Amino acid sequence: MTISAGSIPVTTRPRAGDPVLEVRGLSASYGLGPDAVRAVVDVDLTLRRGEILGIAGESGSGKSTLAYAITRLLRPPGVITAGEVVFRPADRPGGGMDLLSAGPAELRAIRWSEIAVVFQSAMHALNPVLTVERQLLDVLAAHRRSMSRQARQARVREMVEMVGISPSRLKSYPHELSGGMRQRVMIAMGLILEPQIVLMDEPTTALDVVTQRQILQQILELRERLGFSVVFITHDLSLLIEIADTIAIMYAGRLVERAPSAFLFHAPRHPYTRGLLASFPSLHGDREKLVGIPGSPVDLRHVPSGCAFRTRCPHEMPRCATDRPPLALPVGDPPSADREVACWLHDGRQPPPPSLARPAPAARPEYATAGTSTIRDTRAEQERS
Ligand SMILES: Nc1ncnc2c1ncn2[C@@H]1O[C@H](COP(=O)(O)OP(=O)(O)OP(=O)(O)O)[C@@H](O)[C@H]1O
Repeated sequence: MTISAGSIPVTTRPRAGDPVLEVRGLSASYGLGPDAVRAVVDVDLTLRRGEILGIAGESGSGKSTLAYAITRLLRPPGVITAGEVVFRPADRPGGGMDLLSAGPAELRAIRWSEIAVVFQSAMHALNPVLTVERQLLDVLAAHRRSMSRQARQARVREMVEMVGISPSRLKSYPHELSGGMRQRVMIAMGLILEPQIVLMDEPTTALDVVTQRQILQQILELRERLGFSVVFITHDLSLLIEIADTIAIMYAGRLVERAPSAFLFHAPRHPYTRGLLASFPSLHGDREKLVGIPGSPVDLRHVPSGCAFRTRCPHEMPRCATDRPPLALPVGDPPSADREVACWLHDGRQPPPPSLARPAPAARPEYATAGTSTIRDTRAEQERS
């Protein structure tokens, strides 16, 4: 006998850790032909249920284009040139829907309801002439037609409280709220339909550090209560290390490293990741010299042959100019590490430099929705060890 919980039979209910979004071979450009800006090239990513997947990289590395391409919100001259983005709804385990070939009606049905987006500029995303309450009620009115008026109002109150806003502010217009509150409203709007996936592109970048941390803490707590998965995009790798389960690093439109957050922080394998890690100051302990990354990001119209990072890399070898390294498990790491790097230093032909061969922590963390509701302070951990 199958016991049923909600509308999904228990025996077939998806579990934390099952894939909810699979990106395969995704490429997107601005313009076409030889002068096209190839902003996203052949990206493969899997987002799992309950997971926070962070995507980091310098400005111009293609992070936002990736977010817009995944959600089919890319506007001309942006074009998706290849790939698949398969969404696996909770009520169709094993089944999937390719968002890139979905029609407008199918996309409308899942956007916001199943896949929500929270972008950086809340001021521009909110309607300045409508109260916060009206805007949240409108989302419910558009997507939850069967809900009664009272139920919608109750849901709006519950949601704003959940993101840390007093319901007394519901009658406010966006300009009457602080930047942090507007961003919380955007998060409430993203979550009010209880989507399975929330895509966040620099959602807290414009905020001061204290507000940023409060909002991040709230996202973690809400994830634990509501069980959604997050793609979190930022140039701030230090922030991702505190909240993400898995981190993918982008350089010149491609992924160059992907690893569980703690592995990436304690034992980076790509020279670019190491450079990014050395670019932010330690919050604790003595001041350290910030090493950073020499040179500037490449022009995406003229990406160097072979490895795009080689022109800034302290470990360049002759092969790097001719052959592009594929994303692969670094030789020396166990498959259970579930990590990949695109760098010839890790193909086993030569020992990698010690700075890129540090042993990873003993075990990779679970894709848990439990026990991770506090922002991790990995920097303090490292300094203690
Ligand atoms: N509308 C556009 N037309 C032409 N090129 C664009 C357009 N939008 C972005 N680009 C280019 O695409 C590349 C990737 O930009 P994207 O915004 O995706 O990077 P990003 O990593 O999100 O950077 P940031 O953190 O600054 O937003 C950049 O070289 C950028 O100049």
